[in-house]
Amino acid sequence: MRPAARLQSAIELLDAILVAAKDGGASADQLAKSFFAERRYAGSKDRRAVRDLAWRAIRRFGEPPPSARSAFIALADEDAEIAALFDGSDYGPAAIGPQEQRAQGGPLPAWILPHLSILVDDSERPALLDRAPLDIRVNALKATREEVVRQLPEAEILHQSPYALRLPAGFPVDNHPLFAAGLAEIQDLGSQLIVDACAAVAGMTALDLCAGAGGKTLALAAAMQNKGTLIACDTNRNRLQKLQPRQIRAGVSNIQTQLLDPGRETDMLSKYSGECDLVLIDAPCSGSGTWRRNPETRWRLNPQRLERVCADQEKILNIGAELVASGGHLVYAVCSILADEGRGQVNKFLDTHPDWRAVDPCVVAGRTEGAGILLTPNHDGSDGFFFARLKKL
Ligand SMILES: C[S@@+](CC[C@H](N)C(=O)[O-])C[C@H]1O[C@@H](n2cnc3c(N)ncnc32)[C@H](O)[C@@H]1O
Repeated sequence: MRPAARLQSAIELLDAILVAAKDGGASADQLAKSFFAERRYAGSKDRRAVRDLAWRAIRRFGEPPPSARSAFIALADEDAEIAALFDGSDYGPAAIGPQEQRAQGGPLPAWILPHLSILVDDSERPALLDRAPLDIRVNALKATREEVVRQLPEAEILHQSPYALRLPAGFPVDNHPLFAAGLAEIQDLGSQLIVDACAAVAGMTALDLCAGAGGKTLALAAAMQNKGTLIACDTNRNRLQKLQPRQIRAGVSNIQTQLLDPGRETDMLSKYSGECDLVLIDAPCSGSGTWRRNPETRWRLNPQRLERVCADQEKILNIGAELVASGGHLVYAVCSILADEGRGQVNKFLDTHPDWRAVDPCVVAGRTEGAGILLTPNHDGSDGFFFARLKKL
């Protein structure tokens, strides 16, 4: 494909991404996959170029542009190489007209700025949309970090967390024997630090209330050396089902899964009420801490959705708190850099629950934010997370 044709394809792909973001359709990654599946003539270099162009436009505009063409025309104003591709040639985009609309605004949605944590100042913002590295967690049930490093010499040891390694971006982990054999899992440093804050130990009763596909559950099982009771719950059947093959591969044997009906969580978990030494709540959230991985999710977020997500978090936090035994702990986490979902949520909980205290999560990363810790891509090299370790007195 000629460069102008690649730009025209990127415009078409971005239009599909815009429609899906508006209608709650497929993710940008999924759309890119089906887009290229329908265009077999595009070679691997073409695909990479088209995708890079589309993602450049997604990263550039925090709010959905009026159209893909308006986004690329605005980019053309900033970059002569892109401007030159609007040449009106066959398969390329039409030349830019004198009055054509330009997308406006910066890389972060304007409405979200007052919601950002106070620690996320101007200097922090570019890293929110940088390319994310590839972090892995060594599965302590099957290997030591040193053994894995011997097999992956390109891995960098991340000293903030005991099993964390960083691989060069794009490192081919799919089908790599280490991963197929369950010696390591892909997991961002921030997620590993949240599990460290849980301070899970062998023999305890722990419950992962929002387990999803079990990324953190598996890390908890390893910290518990496969001993004790570990309950993985979620309201999403598809996600929870993915845990089964993962735990077999990881050699984990102490996880029980429980699918929850939304609205009936407390009833369904009544047998664990006041019984758990540890409850982890990796709550559903805006995902603003993972914009660098999924930048188009900025276009799916709006003030009403943020409000709904915060209401869910408050509800789930109260459900989880009921399950903790006296003297036990709850770790609340969100992959978000918004104060409403992190500091604000925990402050509200502590104000209304006098029998709870925030305690030091004892991790060597992040910065104190209210009663918890904030991790950011710029400061910590991880995804953005807020987490707090709370103790029931
Ligand atoms: C941030 S994700 C969890 C990610 C997972 N812990 C991991 O490490 O991969 C949040 C999860 O909360 C689940 N969820 C939403 N509402 C819930 C509820 N009321 N009770 C339990 N889980 C819920 C969602 O289905 C989603 O899987």
